[in-house]
Amino acid sequence: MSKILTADEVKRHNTRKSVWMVIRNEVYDVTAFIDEHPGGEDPILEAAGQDATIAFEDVGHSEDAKAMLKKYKIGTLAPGEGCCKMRAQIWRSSSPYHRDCTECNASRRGKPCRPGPQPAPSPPAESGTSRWKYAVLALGVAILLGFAYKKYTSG
Ligand code: HEM
Repeated sequence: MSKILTADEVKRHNTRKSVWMVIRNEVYDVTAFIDEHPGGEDPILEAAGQDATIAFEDVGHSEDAKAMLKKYKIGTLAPGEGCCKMRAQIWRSSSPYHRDCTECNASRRGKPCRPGPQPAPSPPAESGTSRWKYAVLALGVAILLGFAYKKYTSG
């Protein structure tokens, strides 16, 4: 079954014992493919635990090679875990695979991939119970003030 995975989980699988890689936001476990790769084991081991999108596409893999990916797919990166967290490399403006990155500011093309400004987290919506708490507190204060005023005016 396909899982939603984080960049940190992928990065941990970076040795011959277990090789995961990301290609276009999909995560592949290619451990069993190390010895079968027609391009040799080196390119696979070099991409272990990393985003191999550019490496994979730059080689000009055949349609057959692309179809093989299905067999090794184990999951998809969670939203926000792709571009900025996986790709430490420099963006290539000529690469079509980074053009649709929604996590980086497009103007950063050609510069190291870094997260763009994040929207400020919205405060948690006030729950009904906490509104009641304030109302009861205000009522208590009003009653106390009332008593204090009465005592003060009655001498
Ligand atoms: C799961 C991932 C991968 C699969 C399924 C895969 C599959 C294949 C296949 C089937 C070929 C034979 C040629 C072809 O049909 O295109 C091949 C060749 C090759 N692959 Fe991969 N590959 C993968 C990942 C990578 C990565 C990450 C690199 C990194 C650079 C790489 C580099 C190469 C190279 C250099 C060749 C030899 C190309 C040639 O002799 O012309 N592969 N691969």
